Amino acid sequence: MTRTVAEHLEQVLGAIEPLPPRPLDLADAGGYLLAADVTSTTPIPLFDNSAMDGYAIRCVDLAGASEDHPVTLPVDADIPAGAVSTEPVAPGTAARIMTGAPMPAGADAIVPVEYSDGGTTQVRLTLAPDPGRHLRRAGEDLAAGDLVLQAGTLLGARQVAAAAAAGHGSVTVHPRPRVAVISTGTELVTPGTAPVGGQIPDSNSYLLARLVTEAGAEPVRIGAVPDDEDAFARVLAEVSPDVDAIICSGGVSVGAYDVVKAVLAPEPGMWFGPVAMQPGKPQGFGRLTDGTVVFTLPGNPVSVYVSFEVFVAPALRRLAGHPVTASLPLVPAVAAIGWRSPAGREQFMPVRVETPDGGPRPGQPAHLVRPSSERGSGSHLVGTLAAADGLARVPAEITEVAAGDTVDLLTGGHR
Ligand SMILES: Nc1nc2c(c(=O)[nH]1)N[C@H]1C(S)=C(S)[C@@H](COP(=O)(O)OP(=O)(O)OC[C@H]3O[C@@H](n4cnc5c(N)ncnc54)[C@H](O)[C@@H]3O)O[C@H]1N2
Ligand code: MOO
Repeated sequence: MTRTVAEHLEQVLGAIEPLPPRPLDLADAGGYLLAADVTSTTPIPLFDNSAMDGYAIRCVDLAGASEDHPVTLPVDADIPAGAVSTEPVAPGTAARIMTGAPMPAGADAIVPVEYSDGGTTQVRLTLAPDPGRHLRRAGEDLAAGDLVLQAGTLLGARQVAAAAAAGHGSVTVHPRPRVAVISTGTELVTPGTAPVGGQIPDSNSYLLARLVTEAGAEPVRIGAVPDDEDAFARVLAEVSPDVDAIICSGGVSVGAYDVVKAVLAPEPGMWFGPVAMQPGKPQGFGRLTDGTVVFTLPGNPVSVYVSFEVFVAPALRRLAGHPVTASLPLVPAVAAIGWRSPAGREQFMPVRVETPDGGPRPGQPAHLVRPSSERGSGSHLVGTLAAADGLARVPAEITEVAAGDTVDLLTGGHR
């Protein structure tokens, strides 16, 4: 039975659960999605400390001090960062202190070294600070127990720094899905080697591996497997224990050598059938008995790209713990020229995205789209696919898009 795009996407997303969260060393956590709230184990700063290199003093001892009326105090202690003064600063004395060093008891302000003669046994001070001056108070950034990072936060440099300061050596993250990419086709050769006869370069495994990376998952590019059922079955059995998902291209239509369908159709967890879209009509999706998620995409390269953006990217993002809805993130755009679309199939036209001359007009979509190939949405047009910035979606019931019509633009799937 033919599915609509919306029906297939719903089936795919309905079958996907986020991977179980796991702890990860903070040093490796950048780029991961946080799976559990992070709260501070301590106040930040941990203790009252000096914001300046200078002298910890009692303000009453420096009342009225200035350039013209310096006050000289004995220096009874020296407190570098990392050290703790055991003796309180006694009335009428100063302690030399460095930035970040714990504030000694008794003192209530810091005089920066610039307002002194830099003395180490006694010091001449030319400033009368207010109490609390140049002090960084314990907990003034965050209190112990405060929320530092919320579950769902993407961990970047600032976030891992905050988790570290809050006392965490590891955080709980959603693992990145490991995704095997398998091209099938006896005609395929490694790019860069000279094709002979009916051979062509395998572009799909490169396309898919990069799309997997761009979707935030880890690709395991297996490369091309010939149209041989035993060979394909062997590769599947080898890779499936090691990955969360497998994406195959090719071998799913009605040809005599469609090995992917031949091997996987008997699997109870797999579905194969047409989806009313162009490109990308023959689709397969499901799970192997060991739970590995499998996408079998049609072999034509533009079909692979479209299928990935429409079905696989949202699924990988859900596996990776992102909140994903079953509606594609489409924005309105204006068609720069007209084109045709097949009856009864939702079309995904690779397009270049342009800005209208003179900039966007008020109330009008900000983007102008133009098919990236003069040959339109042909599923074999992998060369001109490089010029595309996104996909223009045309509903199944529309057969003709005219210049100036509004279409839906999909840029980068769910990313
Ligand atoms: N009689 C019919 N023939 C076809 C139908 C149909 O309904 N009836 N559907 C067509 C559509 S639509 C598509 S899409 C393709 C899908 O076919 P397969 O998934 O079986 O893919 P293949 O036949 O293996 O390959 C199709 C095409 O793509 C090239 N290809 C395959 N893999 C790669 C790769 N890794 N890198 C670059 N190019 C690749 C392959 O050489 C073929 O040209 O079926 C139509 N036929
Ligand atoms: O559905 Mo196929 O992907 O149109 O060429």
